[in-house]
This record gives sequence, C-alpha cells and structure tokens, in this order.
Amino acid sequence: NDVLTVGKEFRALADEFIPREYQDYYIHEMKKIILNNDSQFTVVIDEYQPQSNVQDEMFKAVETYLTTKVDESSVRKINVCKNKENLSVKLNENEEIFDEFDGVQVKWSKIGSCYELTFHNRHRFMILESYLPYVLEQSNAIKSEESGLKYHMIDEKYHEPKTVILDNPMTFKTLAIEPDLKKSIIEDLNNFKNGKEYYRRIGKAWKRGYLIHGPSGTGKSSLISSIANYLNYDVYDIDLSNVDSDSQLKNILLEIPSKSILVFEDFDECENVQNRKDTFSRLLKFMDGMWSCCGEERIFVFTTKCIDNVDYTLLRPGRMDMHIHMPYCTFPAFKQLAFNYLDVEDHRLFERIDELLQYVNVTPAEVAGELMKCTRDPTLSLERLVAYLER
Ligand SMILES: Nc1ncnc2c1ncn2[C@@H]1O[C@H](COP(=O)(O)OP(=O)(O)OP(=O)(O)O)[C@@H](O)[C@H]1O
Repeated sequence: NDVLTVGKEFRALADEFIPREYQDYYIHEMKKIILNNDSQFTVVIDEYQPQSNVQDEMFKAVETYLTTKVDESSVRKINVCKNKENLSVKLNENEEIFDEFDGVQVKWSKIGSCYELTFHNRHRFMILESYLPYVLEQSNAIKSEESGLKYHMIDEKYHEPKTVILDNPMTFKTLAIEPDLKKSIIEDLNNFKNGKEYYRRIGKAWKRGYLIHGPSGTGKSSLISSIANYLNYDVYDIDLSNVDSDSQLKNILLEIPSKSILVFEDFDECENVQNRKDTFSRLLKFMDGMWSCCGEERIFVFTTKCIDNVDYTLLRPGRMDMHIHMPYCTFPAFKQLAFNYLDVEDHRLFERIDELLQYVNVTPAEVAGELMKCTRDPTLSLERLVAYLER
C-alpha cells in the first residue's frame, strides 16, 4: 500500500517535472528502491557479549563458517591468518559474501567488529530457526574436523590456556569398569545430550555434574577421556589452587564455550586449604546461580581420590548429579583389560584371577601394567599377573 501511495504521488510529480519518455523508467527504479528497503532484514552479530570482553559464541561460529565460504576470486581483499594449526581466510571489513540456504539467498558482510546477515524479510523465521543453527552446527563440525578434540589446561592466573590435542584413544569400549556402571553412565550422557528441551522446560541450566572418586590408577582420567570422546567435547582442566578472585573464576568459566567438559581434578588436594575452600565455595555458588546459565551444554567433573575428604556442601543432594565410584579392579574390569591387551576372551587362568581379585586390592592401572609386559604370549602374561596378585 505504501508503495502504491508513494507511486501515485510520484507519478503526479513526474507528470509535472519529468519528460514522458523517462517517466516509466524512473517509477520502476523507485519502486525497486522502496521494495528493497522495505523487504530486507538484517541480523547483527557483535563480536563481544554485551558489556563484557568475552567473545560471542555466535560471532566465532560465523567466523569459522565463513572461512569455508570466502571466494577469494570475488572479493577485493582477504585476511589470511594463522589460527593455531592452519591458515584460514577471513572476510575483510566491508566485503560481502553471498550464501544460499534452502534456495534462499543471504548476504554476509563485515561492518566494523560485527557481522551483518541480510536477507529478504519473508525468510526471517526460517533464517532464525534453521539457517543460524545450521551455521553453528557447521562451525562445530569444521572445528572438530580440523583439529580433533582439545585438552586445555587452565592454571596460574589464567592468561592463555595451554592447549594440546586430546589424543587419548580411551573410549567406553576399552574402559574397564563394571558393565552396569558403564551402561548407566552412557544412559545419563545420552539423556543429557538430548535434554535441551527438558532443561529448558524445567528452567535449569543445561549442565551436568559428576563426582568421580576412587584410588589413583582406577581410571578416573580414563573415564573423562571416554566421556570426551563419546560426546566429542573439548576438555578444560582447571586448577583451582591458582584462582584467587571471584572475577578471575567468572572469567575462566565464561570464556569456556559450550559443549565442554570442565574438570577439577583432585580439587581437594590443594596445598592452601583456605584458598581451596574459598574458591570452591565460589565455584558452587557459580554453578547454582545465574552464571551457570551463561554457557550451555557443559559437564562439570570433580575428581578425588578419597570421598571422605570432600566437603559436605558438594555431596548435598542436588549438587552433583551423579557420584561415580571407580573401584579397585573387579573381574569384569579385568576381562575387559585382558581383551584390550591380549585379545583374549577366556582362559583357564581366569578362574584363579577371579578368586584373587576378590581379596586383592589392585588397580586397573597395575593390572594393565602387568598385562602389557608380555602381550605376545597371553598365557605367560596371565601367569605373571597371577604371580603378581599372589605376591
Ligand atoms: N578402568 C580402566 N580401564 C582401562 N584402563 C585403565 C583403567 N584404569 C586405569 N587404566 C590404565 O591406567 C592408566 C592410568 O589410569 P588413570 O590415569 O585413568 O587413573 P586415575 O584414577 O585418573 O589416576 P590418578 O588419580 O592418579 O590421576 C590409564 O592410562 C589406563 O591405561
């Protein structure tokens, strides 16, 4: 209607001022301008979250996604940057990239420190509901394909985390624990992974807390690697003993992206007891409070060698979603290790080993160590293990 009204007024003016032969051309062009302005919709994605210096997840995702879309031949200038392992091409300021999704054309441009996404108004719903989630998904896929899972160590005053590729092949297939326990952990992870709607409905942050306890060598770290490999999440190992202020802790936790496992290993073994208690109570407040809503899809893992050392506040119902006890080696766990290391599913010595494991406290790490000594001769290897257990 607006276009029609303006069009009529324009024709009246045109009759007066524009020669007849040019009138149709001008009216046509003007309608195009009005329609264009009226029908374009722009989504702006800022680099930083409001009032903070934390880089926005969506911004990072767009940046990663667009590296695969930059057509070097069509832009005037490109930024090539070394991003840890590889070179990547970035969209330069004021350049544009066109993309197509489901038959819909969209335009990305970099304006200052923002990305702008422009498309026809009538696709607004589809872009917000499908295209942007698709960009996020693609960027996650690109990231994990590019580099594999990462292990980040965060300590000492948190400047830059030290990052290495998580190259631990431990999975739930090779992890030696009681089959029922394994099953219940996998079920819990599946429920968590598919629980977005559920967490939203019950009004809780989409996170899960595991307390893993057991003596050294029972596989606490191996379990964490299995979880990371299963969910395809990066691991952030956080040393609480070096975090000494509220804002430092908040910054650490806010910087960690979603789809991450935050590990607080041996959190009860900090030398400075007071420091540990303070940081720990802040962490619990953070987990309970509004800050925990800032990042989604996060798993918090606390490990300890001795649950008796753990403060009651952490054990209270509702704090940790699951307490996982990693025991000394049981017979089913041994069978898994024998299969992993010797490729043996049954053997005449298994009965004796089963008997011995009922009263010998030996860790899976020790059993694995014994089995590894002679993998080419399973019988000899098992005989050595029997001798070790008897000793
Ligand atoms: N349950 C297990 N299943 C398979 N391998 C295991 C298991 N437990 C230990 N191992 C083997 O022993 C090694 C050491 O175990 P791991 O580091 O996971 O134990 P941990 O409980 O985290 O020990 P710590 O408390 O000293 O950190 C692992 O790399 C793995 O090879």
